[in-house]
Amino acid sequence: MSEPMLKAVNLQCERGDRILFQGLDVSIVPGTVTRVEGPNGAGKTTLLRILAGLNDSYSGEVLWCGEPRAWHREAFHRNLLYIGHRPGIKPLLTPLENLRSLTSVRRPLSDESLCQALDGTGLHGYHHAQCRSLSAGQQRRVALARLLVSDEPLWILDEAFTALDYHGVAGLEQLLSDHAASGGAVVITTHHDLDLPGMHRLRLGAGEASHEL
Ligand SMILES: Nc1ncnc2c1ncn2[C@@H]1O[C@H](COP(=O)(O)OP(=O)(O)OP(=O)(O)O)[C@@H](O)[C@H]1O
Repeated sequence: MSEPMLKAVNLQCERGDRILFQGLDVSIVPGTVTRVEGPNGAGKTTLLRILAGLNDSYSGEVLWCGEPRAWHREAFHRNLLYIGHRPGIKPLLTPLENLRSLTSVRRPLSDESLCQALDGTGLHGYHHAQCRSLSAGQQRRVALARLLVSDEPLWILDEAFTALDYHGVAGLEQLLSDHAASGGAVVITTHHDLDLPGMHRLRLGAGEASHEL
């Protein structure tokens, strides 16, 4: 098996007077999809943000390619695509403008490539519409178009399936599988019933699930 690209050792995180997790070890290996599972409030988003280097309210060690991530912060962020649970789309911009602005900091791409990515997420005919006029699922697709132009090996995706229809779900599942098959790694949370062949599972808050609503 390959060496982990991202590893967390003995992670602990508290929120208020509640320990979300402790003694948690995470190993993210190339070629894998890891689903972080748990009930609402278990700490999935918190863990993903810690793994993505966006939250430093934790104790424990995070390693990138076997060395402390703090030594390689720039390389780590260059190799990471993080998409949070909100689509992060600017409502007054079009899908093309949003995708251009989301990708240009790292790697300017031609409009032709960006339009192909939007088409690949089913947004053909919507490239120039203001995003505020798009549905929730279409806005999610704008955010997910980043995956189609990504050259980052590590994807950390929080609730990426939210608002997607049947075909959107199938398309995203295929993208995740293809990314892993080509040597990338995915860490994902979802309340959708994701069950890819060989998928790793990491359960948080076991036994704390509340089914009351
Ligand atoms: N910035 C914060 N300050 C204080 N507490 C927080 C903060 N962010 C999250 N929490 C708390 O941490 C706990 C875990 O939140 P988190 O968003 O990680 O859960 P989750 O497993 O992703 O939940 P969900 O399935 O509902 O998205 C919650 O009880 C939440 O109230």
